[in-house]
Amino acid sequence: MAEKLTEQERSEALAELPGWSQSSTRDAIERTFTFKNFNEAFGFMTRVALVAEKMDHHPEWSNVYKTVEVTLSTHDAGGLTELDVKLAKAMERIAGQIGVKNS
Ligand SMILES: C[C@H](O)[C@H](O)[C@H]1CNC2=NC(N)=NC(=O)C2=N1
Repeated sequence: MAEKLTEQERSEALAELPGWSQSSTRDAIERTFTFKNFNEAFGFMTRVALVAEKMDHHPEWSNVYKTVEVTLSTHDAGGLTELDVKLAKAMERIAGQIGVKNS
């Protein structure tokens, strides 16, 4: 099972993930993605869903129109692990291909 990241590993990971921040309430990271329209937001979620299922690691997220709010945490470990960092990087790659707006 994936181990929780140390304080040092967490800050190194966040340094590589612009736009992501530490949750103020839990051991988790968060980001809001803003797209051009609903179609792109939902396309992002669809592509991420395929990656998440393959990883067997799933995001907590919600969608309103063109925004997708994401929280990543490893439930089995009770906090942030390398799986969350890996999924966050996959989300960045996919959002970049779709054309996420900077937020
Ligand atoms: C049985 C299955 O492997 C686990 O329940 C997986 C599924 N997806 C998961 N997703 C997340 N975010 N955290 C987990 O601990 C987790 N565990």
